[in-house]
Amino acid sequence: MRISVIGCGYLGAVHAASMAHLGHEVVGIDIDEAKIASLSAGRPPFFEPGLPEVLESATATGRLRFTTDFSAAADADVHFVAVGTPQVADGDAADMRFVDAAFGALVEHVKQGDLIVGKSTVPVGTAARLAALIAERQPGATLAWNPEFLREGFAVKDTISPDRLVYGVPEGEAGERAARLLDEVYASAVAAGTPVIVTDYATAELVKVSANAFLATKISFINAMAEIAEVTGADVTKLADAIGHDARIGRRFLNAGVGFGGGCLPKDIRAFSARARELGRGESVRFLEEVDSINLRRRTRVVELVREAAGGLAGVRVGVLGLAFKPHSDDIRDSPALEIAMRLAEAGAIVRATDPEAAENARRRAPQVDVVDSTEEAVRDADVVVLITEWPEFTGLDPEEVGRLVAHRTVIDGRNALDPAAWRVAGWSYRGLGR
Ligand SMILES: NC(=O)C1=CN([C@@H]2O[C@H](COP(=O)(O)OP(=O)(O)OC[C@H]3O[C@@H](n4cnc5c(N)ncnc54)[C@H](O)[C@@H]3O)[C@@H](O)[C@H]2O)C=CC1
Ligand SMILES: O=C(O)[C@H]1O[C@H](OP(=O)(O)OP(=O)(O)OC[C@H]2O[C@@H](n3ccc(=O)[nH]c3=O)[C@H](O)[C@@H]2O)[C@H](O)[C@@H](O)[C@@H]1O
Repeated sequence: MRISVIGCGYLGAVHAASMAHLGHEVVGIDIDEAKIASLSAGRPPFFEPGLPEVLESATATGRLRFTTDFSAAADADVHFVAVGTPQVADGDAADMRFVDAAFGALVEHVKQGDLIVGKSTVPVGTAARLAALIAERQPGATLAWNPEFLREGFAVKDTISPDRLVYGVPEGEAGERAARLLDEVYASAVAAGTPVIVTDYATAELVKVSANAFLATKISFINAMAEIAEVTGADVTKLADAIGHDARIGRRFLNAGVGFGGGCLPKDIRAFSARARELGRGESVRFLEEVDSINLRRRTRVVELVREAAGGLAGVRVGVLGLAFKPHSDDIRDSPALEIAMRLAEAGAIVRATDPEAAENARRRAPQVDVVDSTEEAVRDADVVVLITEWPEFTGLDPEEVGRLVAHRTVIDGRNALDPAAWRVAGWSYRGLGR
């Protein structure tokens, strides 16, 4: 099929390359010239495992190209919109300027019979509003909403082999045709038996935000238990193992630590709350405000643990391991690690931080943090070592070797990812979160 993908960020670039990999003819369109130049040269503008390979192989087939010229969309029949929906600067809501601009520009180039597919995570009601715009400007085109559930770090795999597909479509003939076209786009996943849920716009939009709200709630639930464990001497990781054996609960997403960050979970629960308030249903999701507070308190807790361990922060040397919001990503959007590093530096600590992939992004965003290129440099002469992003490079460190580099053997494990016994045997004072 001939596909256009509008917005080539973490979601769109992976979607465009993966669709071309699956045999479609794809043009990726973005307003960011540097990003398009990089993608056109076969270089991913961000770190994502597996993306360089699909980008290279798909580009070599001639089926994948990138441009800033929206008129290139005219050659495609199915158009995915994957632009950003960040939090507005002065509130909780999603900033819809990028979606509105992208739809406004795209609709000029779509023709009779085309299918426009929203992928961005949007407040419920957006698709109905945009469908009205399309009906006015190009009545022969149809809108579908097809939310995306990929995880950064596994984005290519999740795109090629999703665990479910959700199509929000209009009623009647147009909706049936839209679902058939999407089945063709995702033919390999459909043939592999991937569950397909065909529904209305509002349900499709809500599936996406409620999935992220549930995941965020699960993480904050275990972090709330960590807070109780901290005052009772209980061990939250053992607790998570024990409740996780109940298949109704499950162990996944019960890792207590500094909590969730990234370009999605935090802003999505806030945007959901804002939209629920607009709909007069604020109380239905008021618990998400608590989920957010629990999550943010964990960042403060790590700063306090460093202060306690070192007897203050001014002049204390802190080696911070990790800057990305999670391992296998260079994404520092709302990263707990970067925020903690910045707060420690602002409180007068001498912070040296490192990350295998996010160092460059962190340097640009937080010049007040001394971002270094190796673990050795980060921990050398440190009074306290803080692990915040559980990259294998960090969790696999030998406590004896690291111990020879630091000034004091004090470690704070912000992800409960180290083996406390091994570090204690090597003479470290070990503190986890909730254990
Ligand atoms: N990153 C992820 O793992 C996932 C993201 N999402 C959702 O997908 C959407 C995009 O997220 P990301 O890719 O992470 O954001 P991003 O910020 O990495 O990418 C957004 C891209 O859209 C481009 N853009 C902005 N305005 C444009 C316009 N008018 N025309 C063309 N391009 C334009 C930007 O230049 C940027 O390259 C968001 O709604 C997000 O919530 C959903 C699932 C997973
Ligand atoms: O809408 C999105 O953009 C995506 O958001 C999340 O994906 P992602 O943000 O890539 O990362 P996750 O693996 O979900 O982790 C999110 C955050 O939660 C934290 N986390 C995760 C699991 C856990 O047990 N504990 C925990 O603190 C991670 O460290 C990370 O900061 C969802 O998992 C995806 O399904 C969704 O598509």
